[in-house]
Amino acid sequence: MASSTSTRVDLDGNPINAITICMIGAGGFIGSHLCEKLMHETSHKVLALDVYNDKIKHLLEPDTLPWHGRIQFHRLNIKQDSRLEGLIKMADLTINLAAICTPADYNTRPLDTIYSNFIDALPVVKYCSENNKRLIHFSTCEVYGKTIGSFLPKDSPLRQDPAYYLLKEDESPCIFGSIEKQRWSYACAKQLIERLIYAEGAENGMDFTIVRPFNWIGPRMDFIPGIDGPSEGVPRVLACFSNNLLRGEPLKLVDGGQSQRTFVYIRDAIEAVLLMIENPARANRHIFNVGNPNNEVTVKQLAEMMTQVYSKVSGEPSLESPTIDVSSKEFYGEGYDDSDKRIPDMTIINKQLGWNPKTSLWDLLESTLTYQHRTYAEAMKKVIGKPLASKA
Ligand SMILES: NC(=O)c1ccc[n+]([C@@H]2O[C@H](COP(=O)([O-])OP(=O)(O)OC[C@H]3O[C@@H](n4cnc5c(N)ncnc54)[C@H](O)[C@@H]3O)[C@@H](O)[C@H]2O)c1
Ligand SMILES: O=c1ccn([C@@H]2O[C@H](COP(=O)(O)OP(=O)(O)O[C@H]3OC[C@](O)(CO)[C@H]3O)[C@@H](O)[C@H]2O)c(=O)[nH]1
Repeated sequence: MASSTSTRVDLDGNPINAITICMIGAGGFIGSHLCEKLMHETSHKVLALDVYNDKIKHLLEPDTLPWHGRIQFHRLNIKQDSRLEGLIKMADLTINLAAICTPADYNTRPLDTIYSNFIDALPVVKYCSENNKRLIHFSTCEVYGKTIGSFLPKDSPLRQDPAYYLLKEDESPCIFGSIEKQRWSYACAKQLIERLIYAEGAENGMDFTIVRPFNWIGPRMDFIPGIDGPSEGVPRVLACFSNNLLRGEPLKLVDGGQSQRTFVYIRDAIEAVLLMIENPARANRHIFNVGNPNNEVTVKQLAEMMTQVYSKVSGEPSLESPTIDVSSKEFYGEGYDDSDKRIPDMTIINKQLGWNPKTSLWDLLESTLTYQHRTYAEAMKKVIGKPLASKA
């Protein structure tokens, strides 16, 4: 239930006034959690824009929900819809989440990826700037590309020095591969839209905040192929590994699973976004890393941990050989490349918003895989036609 605005204050002790938010891409993974948070804990209104609404249906129906009237769904594609400017004008703040953001698309559909992450975001920036509206734009940790340390010899002691791997918003360079490595089409498009937004701030005074998420994971992320998404689709790693676990098949490690990632629980990350929404004076003109530097693992370690956690929450024994190696060419096709390591520096978000993530990797996997099992195990049983062992 929403608390009254008079009882909620910002980080400087000022009362928070209810605003209207135009949220583009509200029907996706992050959007659905952000809408939930805004409906449950604030009095803000949301104009939710997306081509799909399956992940926010529970917030839209029935009419008796306590937040009825505070969330309005508009089914539209921002590529071609004349309603976009009007909706941005109606709101105090626009949050743009819309994007193609699954790595399997970057090298196989580079044109769609570049259009989605750069061209389609242009009118949103333009309408915000022309109408003096604040914009929170979702970029990505991928704009950092590879670490400086990845170019050092494998046995160089400098690889252990944070100066060679820690990713800082205001210092680190953006290091991408060659043009034929089309993996970087996404990162490059995101980088250019960041630069454009930054320039709108510098030259035209637009109020903006740029968010760089570092592998946010949790319930409702992507889809399970053959259940609620295409059988041949390749979602992000959480859903790929969940799919393998639900099917009782080995988890596929791309190029041995040696790349490193830091994973943050979606609920922790959404707290950071709410702080940005409600503390504009502290968040405007900033770029924020949002991740959990304490949750670093190699992809191989992630697979091993997910196997253990899934066995615990499902009651099913793990396979004797729970993982299998696969080449990136076989898994993603020509033009794939990878970020080696992603540890966010937290100085800026700490200083401006006092935000820190709380949830350990084990705990976030336990709650997420409990959700995956509860949501998909029965449907999967029907698809593969084999009974699953029930929890002892
Ligand atoms: N989840 C993460 O860890 C992560 C990491 C880095 C960056 N990001 C960025 O955060 C944003 C949201 O990511 P997500 O994980 O929620 O992805 P998602 O794919 O679940 O959500 C994106 C939503 O945007 C919608 N959309 C795409 N194109 C659209 C269009 N033309 N018109 C209307 N709606 C459109 C999609 O239907 C989808 O619901 C993206 O910009 C992504 O690049 C996310
Ligand atoms: O079955 C699989 C699937 C993936 N991998 C490897 O896991 C690593 C992480 O993959 P994924 O989560 O799909 O994506 P990335 O972290 O590489 O990129 C995302 O980061 C942020 C974002 O911008 C949006 O979410 C997106 O670009 C990677 O090394 C895969 O190769 C695997 O081994 N097996």
